[in-house]
Amino acid sequence: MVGKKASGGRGGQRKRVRTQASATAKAQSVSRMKGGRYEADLRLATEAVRLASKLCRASQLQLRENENTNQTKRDKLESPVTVADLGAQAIVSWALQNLPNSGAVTRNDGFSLVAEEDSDFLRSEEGADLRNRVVDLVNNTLRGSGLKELTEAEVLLAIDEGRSEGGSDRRHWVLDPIDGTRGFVGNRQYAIALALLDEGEPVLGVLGCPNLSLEAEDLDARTAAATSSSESSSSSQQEDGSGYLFVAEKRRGAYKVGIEIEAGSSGSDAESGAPGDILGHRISVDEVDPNDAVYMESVETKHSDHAFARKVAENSGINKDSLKLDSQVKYGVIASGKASAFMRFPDLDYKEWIWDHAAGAIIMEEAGGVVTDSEGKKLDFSKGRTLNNGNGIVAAPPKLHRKLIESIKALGR
Ligand SMILES: Nc1ncnc2c1ncn2[C@@H]1O[C@H](COP(=O)(O)O)[C@@H](OP(=O)(O)O)[C@H]1O
Ligand SMILES: [Mg+2]
Repeated sequence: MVGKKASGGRGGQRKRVRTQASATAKAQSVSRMKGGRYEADLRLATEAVRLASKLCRASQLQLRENENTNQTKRDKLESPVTVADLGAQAIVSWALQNLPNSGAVTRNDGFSLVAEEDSDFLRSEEGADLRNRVVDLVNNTLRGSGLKELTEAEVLLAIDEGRSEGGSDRRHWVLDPIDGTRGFVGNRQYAIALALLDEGEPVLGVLGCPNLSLEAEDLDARTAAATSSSESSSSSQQEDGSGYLFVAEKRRGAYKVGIEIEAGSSGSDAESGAPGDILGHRISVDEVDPNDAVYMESVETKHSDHAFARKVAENSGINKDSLKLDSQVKYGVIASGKASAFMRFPDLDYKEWIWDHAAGAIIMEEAGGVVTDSEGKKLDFSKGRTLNNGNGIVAAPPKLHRKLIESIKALGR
C-alpha cells in the first residue's frame, strides 16, 4: 500500500528526491519567464487563477469551520464545493474579460470559454440560497483584492460564458474551476486549471494548486491520507499558506511559482521589451531509471483501473508503489521532476473532458514530457468539450513514456 513506511522503496526515493530537490533549489535562481506571443494572455490567466485560488482557500476555510456544526450530509458534501466551483468559474471568467490587459490576443477576437459549470440551478427559485452564497464569495474575494464588486446578474453571466463548444477554429479558454472536487472536500489536492487553445492546440496553461507542497515527505503524507480515507478531512491540509502555480507557454517552457507571489507587473524586460514577465523557477521532468521511478494515479478507483496500471508499471520495470493524488496537480508534480509518470485507465466508454487535461498537458509538454492516450496518440483538444482520443491517459518523460505504451500494447486492454 502506498504511504506506509514498510513499502521501503518510497523511503529510498524520498532521500534521493530530497537531495535532488535541495541541489536543484541551489542551482536554480529565480528566473524570468520570457513572454512570447501569448505573454499578455498568460499574465491575465495567471492573475485570474490567483484570484480563484484565493476564493477556493476562503471557501475551504469556511468548510472546515462548519465541519462540526449540524449541517446535513448534502450541505457538507455538496454545497461548499458547489459554491466554490461556481464562484471560481465566475471570477476566472470575469477576470479574463475585465482585468486590464491591453496586449491580450484573446481580447481581439471575441471571448470564448469552455468550462465545466453553468448557472441553471442558480437561476431557479430553489437555487436562491446557493446564488446568494456564490455572489458573496465572489465579492468578498474581489473586495479583498481591491477590485470592484459584481452584481448578481454579472456573476450569473460570467458563469454562463463557459458554455462554449470549443473547436478547432480561433481561440478558446478552457477552465476547470475546481478539478478534483473530492480532493477539495476531503482537504486533499485540487487545482484551478486554465488553458488557452489556439486552433485546437493548448498554447498556454496555468494550474493553481493551493494545497500543494512539493516536499517528498508531504507528498507521502498526502498519499497516506488519500489512501486511508477519500472523504474525511485529513491532517494533510497545507497549513502554512504555501501552494504553487504552474505556468507554461508554448515553446517558452514551464515554470512554478509560489501561489502568494504576485506576478512582476512593473518594469519592462530588457531583452524582449515585453511589458513585464512572470517570476518563477523553470521546471523539467526527471527521466530516471524505471527502478527509481514512481508513477501517479487518481485517488478514486472508479476513475482509473489501478490493477491494470500496476501491471503496466511492473512490465515497464517500475516496482515502487504509486503515488495517488487528486486532480491535475499530478501533472504539475511530474513536470517538477518529483514523480515520473501519470497513468489513467477509466472505463472503456468514458470520454475525458478537455478541461481535465488541457492545462496539465501543456505544462507537462513544456517541461519536456509526453502526454498521450493509451495508444500513444497525442491528445486532441480540437473537437469540442471532450477529448477526441482513445481511452486512457499516459504522461511521462519520453523514454519512460515509450516503455509504458509498449507495455500497454503487450498487455492489451
Ligand atoms: N467515472 C469516471 N472515470 C474517469 N474520470 C472521471 C469519472 N468521473 C469523473 N471523472 C473525472 O475525473 C476528474 C478527477 O480526476 P482525478 O480522479 O484524477 O482526481 C473529475 O474532475 P472534477 O473533480 O473536476 O469533477 C472528473 O471530471
Ligand atoms: Mg476536473
